[in-house]
Amino acid sequence: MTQVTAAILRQDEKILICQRDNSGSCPLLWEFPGGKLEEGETLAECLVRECQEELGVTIQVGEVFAESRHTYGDKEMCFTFFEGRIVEGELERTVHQDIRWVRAEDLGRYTFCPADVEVAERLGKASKMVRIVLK
Ligand SMILES: Nc1nc2c([nH]c(=O)n2[C@H]2C[C@H](O)[C@@H](COP(=O)(O)OP(=O)(O)OP(=O)(O)O)O2)c(=O)[nH]1
Repeated sequence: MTQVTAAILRQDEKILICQRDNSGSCPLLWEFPGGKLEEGETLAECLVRECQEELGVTIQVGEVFAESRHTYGDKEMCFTFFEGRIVEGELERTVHQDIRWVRAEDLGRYTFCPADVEVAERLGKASKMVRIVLK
């Protein structure tokens, strides 16, 4: 089974989302930065490497936010979403069509890869709950 890691990078109450390019799987859909696990690395190492490659930044990997499984075509994929934050570097767009910082409650405006839909919904709901509690 293919293992994929993805990062929920937060900054100033926003979350970084990335639009895949129009080739490969999930063309033009939005995702959280990350990618496929390579042999010999841990999930956290994979995520640090992918963020460096795709965004030119070093991240600190935090807690697991969610895990999910999804079958794309005939490939079963296992996703681990981690909390994270950028600790070094300036964001650059190298492989994505677009990258954006978005408020959690606005994630619903974007069409995510199927494996991310529930995670994006959960992030949106959590931000609304925080607002209700703070009122
Ligand atoms: N990085 C990332 N990939 C995701 C997310 N959600 C989701 O379904 N995916 C899928 C898209 C890809 O099929 C796979 C990640 O592959 P990748 O980003 O390392 O590599 P890739 O473009 O070469 O993938 P592929 O087209 O060969 O499948 O997981 C997500 O939030 N982040």
